[in-house]
Amino acid sequence: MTAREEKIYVLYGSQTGNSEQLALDLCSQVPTQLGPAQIQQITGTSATITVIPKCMQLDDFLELDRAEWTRLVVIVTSSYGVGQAPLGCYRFRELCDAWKKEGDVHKGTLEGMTYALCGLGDSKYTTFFRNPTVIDEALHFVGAKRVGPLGKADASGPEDQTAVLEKWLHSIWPFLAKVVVEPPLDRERLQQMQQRTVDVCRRINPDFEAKAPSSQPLASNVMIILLAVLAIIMGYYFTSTTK
Ligand SMILES: Cc1cc2nc3c(=O)[nH]c(=O)nc-3n(C[C@H](O)[C@H](O)[C@H](O)COP(=O)(O)O)c2cc1C
Repeated sequence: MTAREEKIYVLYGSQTGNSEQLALDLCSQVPTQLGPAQIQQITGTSATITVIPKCMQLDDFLELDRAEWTRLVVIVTSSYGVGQAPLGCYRFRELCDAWKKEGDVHKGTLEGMTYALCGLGDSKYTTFFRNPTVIDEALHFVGAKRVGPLGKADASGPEDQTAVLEKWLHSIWPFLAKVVVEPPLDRERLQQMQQRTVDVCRRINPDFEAKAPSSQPLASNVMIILLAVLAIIMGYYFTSTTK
């Protein structure tokens, strides 16, 4: 029987907190809804797979340079303004617009990636559901595969928006379970996807700065060594002057 961990990103863009709340709820329910036992029950696998979710804004995810991407992401986002992106989704939306506008050159960029998507909106607006629609179309265009139903939570719909979100959340677990039991994706392939994506972000956004978390431990290690050397020098200085 094999045991392994599967990291997934749960990414959101949210102006007033509704999408963010769903993303947080999803993450907090992973241990009980997508734990090793549930995955075994849903899929019949004998493997012990522990899913580790990480919740963050869509734009922060793009800026995570050299952090390992995952082959499965869950996206929750609303529309704001006039069919525009909400907070935390601006860069991601620009990226999706560029993928669609520039066309064939981007085909296959995210081949091998799987996503689940829940969108929020309000049908009072003529631009109802615009942002989630653009994201869904763009991801499909660059080769990512959506699993599960496209969540569509309408603030002015016949059903309460929160109830729609809960239903979507309840429905998504088997789809996620089926993805995590598939053989893990090649690490090199994930790095390729990330590189091609970040390259586009840099080109369309001159101020785009991919953060480099892998360099932070190095920087802090250097700082610790410098402080230690300084402490030794000062210790030596004080002991020699007090003699
Ligand atoms: C100023 C404003 C503009 C909005 N624009 C749109 C829109 O263009 N299309 C749409 O479907 N919903 C629109 N909405 C509705 C929001 O998407 C909806 O309230 C959603 O639940 C907000 O989720 P969030 O808190 O995650 O941003 C708008 C809401 C506000 C207050």
